[in-house]
Amino acid sequence: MAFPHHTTLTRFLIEERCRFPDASGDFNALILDVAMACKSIARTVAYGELGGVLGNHAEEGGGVVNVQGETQKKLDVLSNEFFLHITEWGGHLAGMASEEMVVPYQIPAPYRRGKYLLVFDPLDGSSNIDVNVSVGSIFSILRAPQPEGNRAECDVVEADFLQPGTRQVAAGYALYGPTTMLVLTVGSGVNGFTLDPNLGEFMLTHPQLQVPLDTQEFAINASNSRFWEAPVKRYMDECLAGAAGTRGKDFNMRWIASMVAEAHRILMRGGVFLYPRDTKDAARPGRLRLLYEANPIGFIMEQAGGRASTGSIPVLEVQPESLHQRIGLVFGSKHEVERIERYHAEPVHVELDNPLFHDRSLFRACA
Ligand SMILES: O=P(O)(O)OC[C@H]1O[C@](O)(COP(=O)(O)O)[C@@H](O)[C@@H]1O
Ligand SMILES: [Mg+2]
Ligand SMILES: [Mg+2]
Repeated sequence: MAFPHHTTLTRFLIEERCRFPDASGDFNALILDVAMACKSIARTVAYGELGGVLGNHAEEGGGVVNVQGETQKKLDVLSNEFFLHITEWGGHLAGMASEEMVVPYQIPAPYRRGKYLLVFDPLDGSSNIDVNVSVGSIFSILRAPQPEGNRAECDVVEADFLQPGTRQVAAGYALYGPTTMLVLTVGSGVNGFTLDPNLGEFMLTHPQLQVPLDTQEFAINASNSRFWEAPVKRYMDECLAGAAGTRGKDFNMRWIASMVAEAHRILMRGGVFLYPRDTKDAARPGRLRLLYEANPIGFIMEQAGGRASTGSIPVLEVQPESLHQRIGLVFGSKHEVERIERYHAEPVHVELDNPLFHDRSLFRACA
């Protein structure tokens, strides 16, 4: 019988821990619990209609809308439950926050006030569930601040979670695609593990992933183009002009509408993803959520030699203001993201080809 030749996630974590002889083991226990939650979600997703888990979550009186104003899917709710109940025991967590919960989750007694906070999007891309397109889970781990003042000693509050992405101690995602993968950074590069369905173990199959510096592939929801700001319009126009334009090369486009799947493609072969701030809805400065979408994916990109930005500044440097804050996000191949940042920093590009802006234009004549 052949022996499995890949390193398991457990062995990988133990070997990483050897670099920190004082570590208690709490961190590894937490990552293994998160991996267990992801395996449970993978299994549930795989049953699809046979498991009765597709469609919208409904309570008496109709569908349920989450804190984002989005209709919850049954699998959004189930995945959230898996994360909560598989990771809450053991004493490593002080609290959790998720896309599907308005306020932070308190760890039940007797395990309260562990060292870490877990923040997650239990199911990313869940609008794709009913059409059998890849979805995933995204997570971020922060250190729990020590409680201050006269606050109840064990409870976590929203302010505990409002830490910039630079303070993440680990981040990762699971992708429920043709194979289930777990991609993880503990701050020393990015490693990809594939779930062996027979052994039920994540195996290290993609060590030290690197995002190529350059790319000819972008991902953006082009239906929002009329709402884009000038630097994004300029960048996209140049990509679309292809070999005949200033970029001198043709670009390819992909849009899955599962950010986690786009992030994975970009880790594997490069690319740039944009869900920029736009003018569609003044109350929403972007579509994606800072704490459990932008920051963990941003940490992974930076650890793999890519870049993640709001368009203007590194996304990991943003000081969060609220748990469910939205933000413009651009990530992927470093040189493309830097170009987009440069366009944001430069004065607004005047479209000289547009007759309205020419010397003897309509505007000039009326001035
Ligand atoms: O429907 P749109 O505007 O293309 O948005 C797609 C984006 O929304 C998301 O699905 C949001 O995530 P959730 O499914 O967790 O709400 C991203 O994964 C994706 O990039
Ligand atoms: Mg999401
Ligand atoms: Mg989600």
